[in-house]
Amino acid sequence: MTRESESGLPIEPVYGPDALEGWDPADKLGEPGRYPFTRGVYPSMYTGRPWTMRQYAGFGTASESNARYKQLIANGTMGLSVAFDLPTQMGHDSDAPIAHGEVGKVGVAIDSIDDMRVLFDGIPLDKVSTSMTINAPAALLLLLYQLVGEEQGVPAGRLTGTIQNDVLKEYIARGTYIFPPKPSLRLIADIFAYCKAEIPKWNTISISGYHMAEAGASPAQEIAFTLADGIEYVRTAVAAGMDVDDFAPRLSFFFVSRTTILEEVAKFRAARRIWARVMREEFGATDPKSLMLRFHTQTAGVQLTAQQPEVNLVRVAVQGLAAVLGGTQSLHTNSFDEAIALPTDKSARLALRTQQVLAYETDVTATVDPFAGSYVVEKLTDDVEAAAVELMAKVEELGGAVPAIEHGFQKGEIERNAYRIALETDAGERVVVGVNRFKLDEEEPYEPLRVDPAIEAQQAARLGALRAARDQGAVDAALAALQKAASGSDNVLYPMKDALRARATVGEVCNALREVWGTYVPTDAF
Ligand SMILES: CC(C)(COP(=O)(O)OP(=O)(O)OC[C@H]1O[C@@H](n2cnc3c(N)ncnc32)[C@H](O)[C@@H]1OP(=O)(O)O)[C@@H](O)C(=O)NCCC(=O)NCCSC(=O)CCC(=O)O
Repeated sequence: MTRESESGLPIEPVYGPDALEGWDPADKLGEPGRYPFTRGVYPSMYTGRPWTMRQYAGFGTASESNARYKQLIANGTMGLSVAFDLPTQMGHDSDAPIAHGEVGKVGVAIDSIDDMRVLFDGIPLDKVSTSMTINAPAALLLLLYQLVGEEQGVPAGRLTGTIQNDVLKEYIARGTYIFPPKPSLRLIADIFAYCKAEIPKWNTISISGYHMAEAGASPAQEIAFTLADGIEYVRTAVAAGMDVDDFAPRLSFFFVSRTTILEEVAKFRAARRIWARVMREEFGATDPKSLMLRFHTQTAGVQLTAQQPEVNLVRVAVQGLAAVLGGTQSLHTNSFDEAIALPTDKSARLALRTQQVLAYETDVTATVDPFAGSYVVEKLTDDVEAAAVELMAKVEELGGAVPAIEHGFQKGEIERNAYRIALETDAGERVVVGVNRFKLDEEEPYEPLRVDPAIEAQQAARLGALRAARDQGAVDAALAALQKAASGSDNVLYPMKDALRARATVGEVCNALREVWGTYVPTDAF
């Protein structure tokens, strides 16, 4: 019986040479590390260097998160990945009324340079690469990172890392936007230009399909809408006067990895091929680095279950394997208890150990792109590519990613797919082990990690002390200079850095920009 893949594509019970009739490996695959990069972005891939094991973490105060990072480093993590709490992600201080109840919950609370200094205390910023999942206020957190680097004596040229900085997918699936699309895109172009001049090794954006997938997007939708967002960013920067090869080498991507290994591997390979073609043919990029789709992967949080949570260890191992077989550059493996709460020390360690087993106990790192030439994976790669290209054409018909967002197109498509998955799960057609099949009569008790609610008051006290001790006149002048740049066309990052150095808070800087740029109110509703 022919099965349907997650993107609704056929998967035949048996494949043979006829599946690849007319298929030319020179055209479809090329060499690893060469156009169209189907086989991976580096010639040697993991035979030269394993992927970066980068575990997303952060909760409570800066000092608690700093302790967790040190533990992860001691356990063998290769890069840091900072989770910020919702007030920080929305550009509010911990003592703002709207922040109440959320301080330190889903990530670390960062209000000012004082917190950022504590977050990286004892972590040499020239030795570690750091990803920060921050979008609307991405410029602020990047500048705070640079300022802490300066305090540590690390020149900006040696800083390596990534800011997520992908506001378009916030409108589509994740929700932590602040400003309307136009100023948001202008801010992103300012960041590209600033990084080119000041922090050249920084990955300026992580164009993300992960959150769309978590919201219900199929693999084809995930890559189509993500690449369409990528195209919008490239157009914005080119329109702002940048040469494509000046910023494209520092664009990066972020996808999910599901338990459906075959289609996921096909998806990663298809995404690389589409991006290389678009960059070369549509934008005329010539630097090979501009054509390379480098990506981070996180295992699918939405596939974790609160029931029989240890089963998630198995799911995560399968999902992590799919990411590696698909050639990811960097990987986060979820902890088994994340459907219940933030991971404990032990579950976070087990998640990292899962990657270490994949990297050092299996043989999948011994050869590049092990699925190349597989009838089914090559056929699926072509099919996912075709499905994604078709969806990208629909986005173009609507005028590109931003007008499509304003039409509610991507969100609507994703929600329809999410609904289909929910119906199939409820009907038992889609098996979820421990949830609709193979259930226990009684679940075993589990004691999750809990964030101390007293953190909110502690952060408020720190903010009070900061405001009392700083030179308010300097802060006001710096914020006024920032507003002036925001109303004109000067790069806002330079006055923003002065404000943050003068100990303006994340909330104050974002409020100053809100006054100039306004805030985004979505036009569509579910
Ligand atoms: C580009 C990536 C994807 C990966 O960067 P990395 O530094 O880890 O890896 P890399 O660039 O591939 O490799 C590092 C260096 O080694 C080199 N290198 C690597 N492999 C090589 C090989 N085989 N041969 C030769 N050189 C090689 C590279 O060229 C590079 O050097 P050069 O630089 O000198 O070339 C970056 O953007 C990244 O780390 N992203 C992580 C994003 C993230 O963690 N997000 C979490 C989101 S969590 C979330 O959003 C979900 C929940 C929520 O909603 O909040």
